[in-house]
Amino acid sequence: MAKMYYNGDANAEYLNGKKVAVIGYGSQGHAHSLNMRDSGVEVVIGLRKGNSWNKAEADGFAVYPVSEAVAQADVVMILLPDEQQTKVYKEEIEPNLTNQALMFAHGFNIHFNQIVPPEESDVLLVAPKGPGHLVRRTYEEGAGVPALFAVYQDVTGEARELALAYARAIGSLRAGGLETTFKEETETDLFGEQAVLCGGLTSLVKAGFETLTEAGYQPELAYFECLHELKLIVDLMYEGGLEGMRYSISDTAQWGDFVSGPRVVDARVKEEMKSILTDIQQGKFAKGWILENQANRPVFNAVNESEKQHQIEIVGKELRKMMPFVQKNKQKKEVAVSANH
Ligand SMILES: NC(=O)C1=CN([C@@H]2O[C@H](COP(=O)(O)OP(=O)(O)OC[C@H]3O[C@@H](n4cnc5c(N)ncnc54)[C@H](OP(=O)(O)O)[C@@H]3O)[C@@H](O)[C@H]2O)C=CC1
Ligand SMILES: CC[C@](O)(C(C)=O)C(=O)O
Ligand SMILES: [Mg+2]
Ligand SMILES: [Mg+2]
Repeated sequence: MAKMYYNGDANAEYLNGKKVAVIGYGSQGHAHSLNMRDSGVEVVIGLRKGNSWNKAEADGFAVYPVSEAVAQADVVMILLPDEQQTKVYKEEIEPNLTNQALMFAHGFNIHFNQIVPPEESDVLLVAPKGPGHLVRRTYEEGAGVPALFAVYQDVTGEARELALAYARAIGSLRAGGLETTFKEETETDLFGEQAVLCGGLTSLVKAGFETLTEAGYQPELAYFECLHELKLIVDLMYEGGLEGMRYSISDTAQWGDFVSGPRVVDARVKEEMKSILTDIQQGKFAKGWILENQANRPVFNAVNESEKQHQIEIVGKELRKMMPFVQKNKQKKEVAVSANH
């Protein structure tokens, strides 16, 4: 088994007396900033004026334009959207770099050569294996989201220790840290989100929902069966793996799992997964995403709009209104955001 790193393997002193500039205050940015502050680290935020700026200020942070945040920091964590990083880096970060450590939560821009860091900077990565809002929520609950860490450039000889101290400060070493490379993190993260966690899953859920509704079953029932219950099943997998989940389901369901699961995700699906991985490894996916952004996202925006109109979304919105316990965390976030406007 690979070596896993936990709190005891990290030395928090590598962040002592250092100022961390977190650039961006979105999903990952707010979570890293709040968790680090609660762990005793000095954090400033770099942003442009707008919603995130207001939110970070309301959360009690000192907020600066990106260039000013970078200039005063010892460590710069770039938590901007991947597709925006190159431009902001060239215009506002690079001109203000002296010898700050440069950090990422995803290796995309370094691995695909969109950002070429200066030779004087340590360059490292701490990539939580979970959405930012859960990085914050689990930290507050005394737990954490596991993280990958990697060193791309080690000028000071302390980059690896800094990565571990950072991963500890955001709560990830409560769950486990795993050492990797920028290449491995980038390729596996892209593959996971496309084939399984996001792309594979949303397509599976929609196909199940459509199969039932097209056969004349009630959409509300199809929503409960194919989307709502998914969390309950996945929670069991999160707690106890496949076996833990199968312990709780009926033997009828488990038999159906064994005989029908491989009919849904068959050899052709796995071939397609391999092809997706090849596109990622060869840079084809990255090139397409960069071009899509250069063209102002025509496909992204069109698909995004049509997805919002899918019947599963319409019916789900209504059903969730009647389940305040499901909305709990979302409401908290919305209240917090609207309070800042
Ligand atoms: N989402 C996740 O859970 C995960 C993300 N990552 C990685 O973390 C990084 C950040 O992603 P994510 O948290 O999703 O990003 P978000 O889209 O949630 O947040 C981006 C933040 O950057 C700010 N921003 C955008 N453009 C600019 C700009 N030009 N100048 C200054 N600030 C700007 C936004 O502020 P504004 O309100 O002004 O737009 C916002 O605060 C990415 O590298 C991603 O791959 C890694 C693991 C999981
Ligand atoms: C699964 C999507 C993710 O990779 C993540 C939350 O880890 C992302 O890029 O948002
Ligand atoms: Mg990920
Ligand atoms: Mg990702």
